[in-house]
Amino acid sequence: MQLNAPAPSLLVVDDDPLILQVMKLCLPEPDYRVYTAENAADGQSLFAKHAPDAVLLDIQMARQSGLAALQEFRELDPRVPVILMTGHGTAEIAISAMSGGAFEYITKPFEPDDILPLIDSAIETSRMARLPAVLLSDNRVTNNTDAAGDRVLGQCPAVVEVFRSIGRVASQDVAVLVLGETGTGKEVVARAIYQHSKRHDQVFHAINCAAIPENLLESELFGHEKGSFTGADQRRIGKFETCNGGTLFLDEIGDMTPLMQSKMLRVLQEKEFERVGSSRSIKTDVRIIAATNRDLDAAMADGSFRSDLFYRLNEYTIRLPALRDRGDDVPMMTDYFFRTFANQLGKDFRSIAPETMRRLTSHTWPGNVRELQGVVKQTLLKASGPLIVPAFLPIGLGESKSGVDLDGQGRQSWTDDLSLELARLLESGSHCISDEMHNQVDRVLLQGVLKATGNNISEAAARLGISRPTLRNRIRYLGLQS
Ligand SMILES: Nc1ncnc2c1ncn2[C@@H]1O[C@H](COP(=O)(O)OP(=O)(O)OP(=O)(O)O)[C@@H](O)[C@H]1O
Repeated sequence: MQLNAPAPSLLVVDDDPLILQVMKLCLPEPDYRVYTAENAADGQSLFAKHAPDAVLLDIQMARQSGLAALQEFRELDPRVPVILMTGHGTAEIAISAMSGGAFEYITKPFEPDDILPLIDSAIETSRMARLPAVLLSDNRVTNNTDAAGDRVLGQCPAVVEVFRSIGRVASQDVAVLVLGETGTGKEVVARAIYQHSKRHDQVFHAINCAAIPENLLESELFGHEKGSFTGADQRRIGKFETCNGGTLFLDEIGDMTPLMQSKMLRVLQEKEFERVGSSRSIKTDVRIIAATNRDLDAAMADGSFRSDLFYRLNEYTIRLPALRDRGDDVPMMTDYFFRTFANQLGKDFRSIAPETMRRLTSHTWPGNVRELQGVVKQTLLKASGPLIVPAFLPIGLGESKSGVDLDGQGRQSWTDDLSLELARLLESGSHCISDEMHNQVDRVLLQGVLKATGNNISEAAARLGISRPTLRNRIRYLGLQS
């Protein structure tokens, strides 16, 4: 969620006025801004003037070749994704142009439903590369809510250490692994690393490895040759080729299948790969930033994640603390989000009542910063005055448990607590509910048994019925003191 971003913008360059008109209709204001040009020279002036998020470019125009125009756009700013439009006869040219840095190509005629997801993905990619992720660890954060870019806030020692790590590692051309629960800011950290790196003026692409089935992910990353499998009716250039010289952010790397893990290992080791259906090796120079909310120690212990790949990805690790472990950052961020969203929503906001803040700080935030942002928005929408009182909060948030169902003997059923937690996770939009719930249960379980056994790892492992290495891994992963 980008807090202060203007409407996404697209530059369309085509000598067919009908296409320009259709794109304006498909991407209406105020949700989008569409600039149109009937030739490459006008396109370049608009590009320089408006710095659009993405470009849609016809490669066969009467007065100038779209390929020459592609080259000129890439020289002006290689971070801006360019989607090529091509006729059937020229598809091969467009495909070749992808290894020269085009983002995607589409064959005319196309339906709006075919092109709109492509445009949104290009805009998203462009914003990740260009919208600054500004690291702020001092009080300026609460005063300045309207500067462009994402403010990445944090004053607690663990987050300040994350900021230092970003500073240390950004300019070194090493692979970075970013670990943390869902919503802790892994993507913003990846963007900050890229933006402070030597490759900041080169391509940045992001892929969510969990969102794409294995065979599509393989094509997406490595490309394929025409006819290499049913449905492969054109050659495809993968991200390891289009991102050459740039940075690739692989989100949810912990969800990669064994086949994809072995292919990733090879490209990281050898810096070369083959397109699916080809035996020709292609050299590539891509910096990898990977992220996951999975417990990779446990995944390696149970054999579902390759340890050799882990060590390749993990030339440097950044662990993001859960929001509930960030102490006074919670009230500071809450205040910042209230000010920012109130501005955006045109709501009158003056202050947060002490009981409201108490509830917010006692909540465990399984969805972390993303959940906090959601709660603040919901609260503002419900608020009927400038003072934020507890009644405006989502039902049940941070309330003391004494009001909830008791089991008739003065005790609340622990499964009720689990159900409440589950409801919150569902509401937070989390996509790793199982991990989140297990982590929370493990925290209670491990801390309790360690306390009862005087922190004796062998005895605690025996009582829990798990091996010592597994217990040590879990303690480390959950950040518990043993
Ligand atoms: N320290 C921070 N200060 C301000 N905003 C933050 C901070 N960390 C994260 N955010 C915001 O929280 C939201 C979630 O962050 P992000 O998408 O980076 O999390 P994530 O860990 O990648 O989540 P997931 O695991 O679900 O992909 C974004 O809107 C981001 O801008």
